[in-house]
Amino acid sequence: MTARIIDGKKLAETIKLNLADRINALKEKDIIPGLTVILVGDDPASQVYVRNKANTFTKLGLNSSVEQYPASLSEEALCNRIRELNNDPSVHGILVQLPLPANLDANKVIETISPEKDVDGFHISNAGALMTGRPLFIPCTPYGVMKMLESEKVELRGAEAVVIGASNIVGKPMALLLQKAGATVTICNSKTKDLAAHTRRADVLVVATGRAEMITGDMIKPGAIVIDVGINRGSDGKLKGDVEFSSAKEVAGAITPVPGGVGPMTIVMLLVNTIEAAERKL
Ligand SMILES: Nc1nc(=O)c2c([nH]1)NC[C@@H]1CN(c3ccc(C(=O)N[C@@H](CCC(=O)O)C(=O)O)cc3)C=[N+]21
Repeated sequence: MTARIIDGKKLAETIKLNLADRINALKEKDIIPGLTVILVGDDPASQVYVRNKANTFTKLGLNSSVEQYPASLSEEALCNRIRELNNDPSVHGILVQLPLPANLDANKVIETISPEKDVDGFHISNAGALMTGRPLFIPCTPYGVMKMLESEKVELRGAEAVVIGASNIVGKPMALLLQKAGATVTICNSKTKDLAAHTRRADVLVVATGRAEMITGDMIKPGAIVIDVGINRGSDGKLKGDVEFSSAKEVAGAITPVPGGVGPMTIVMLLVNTIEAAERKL
């Protein structure tokens, strides 16, 4: 049997349609949700994501501006610009594209963003709020994954969930959300001994390692839900997930593709968070 494909692109479109009422209600009060994206340096992959985000926002009638700075920008100048945006009432969300050039302290930069405008949910105060069960903004990628699991009606209570990757932006918040939904969660990392022993127990497997096709079908429990957060661009320019799709789809019960899986969901949850930020100002 071959796995059901979880179509993130389609689900993202459905969620966008359902946001129209909220956007219109804001417009009636003369509020247009606005996001400012800051891009430092000229990483071409980052430029593609930034452009995708901006297009999605403008298509829905939201404001989106992209500020691009050279890699030589000082931390001081960047933080001063963020402070100006913190004080600009037309800006509801501020996103600083990561990774930043090595000379900039990403933690310091993110902590300069007002938590009320931190639509990525990366600020230390928002990370703490999520951890203690009072989230202000849920990080977009794990938030999007939860929406996918919801749309698939995956029973998380009592499920064995395994998250591979323990980053602050995906793995850790993902584990918290799964745990809150009632799953028993294991977080694996690059030092985990016998990774396959863990993955084979997973009813829900979320892979966020940044290592192309490292999870193969033989590591998956038959019928498991497999969520592939990886976006690795091969030398041929093609996108690959962290999961080897061809072998995994023969074993899994349902699986997200790359592209067309988690990526489009991440962008739509950024929309959701920005709209929410604007609604809170009402
Ligand atoms: N502060 C910050 N917040 C982020 O959310 C953030 C970031 N920095 N840095 C980079 C990563 C990466 N990321 C993606 C979002 C959507 C797609 C996406 O839509 N991908 C499409 C394909 C796009 C393509 O073809 O290149 C897909 O998977 O179908 C990919 C990657 C957000 N990130």
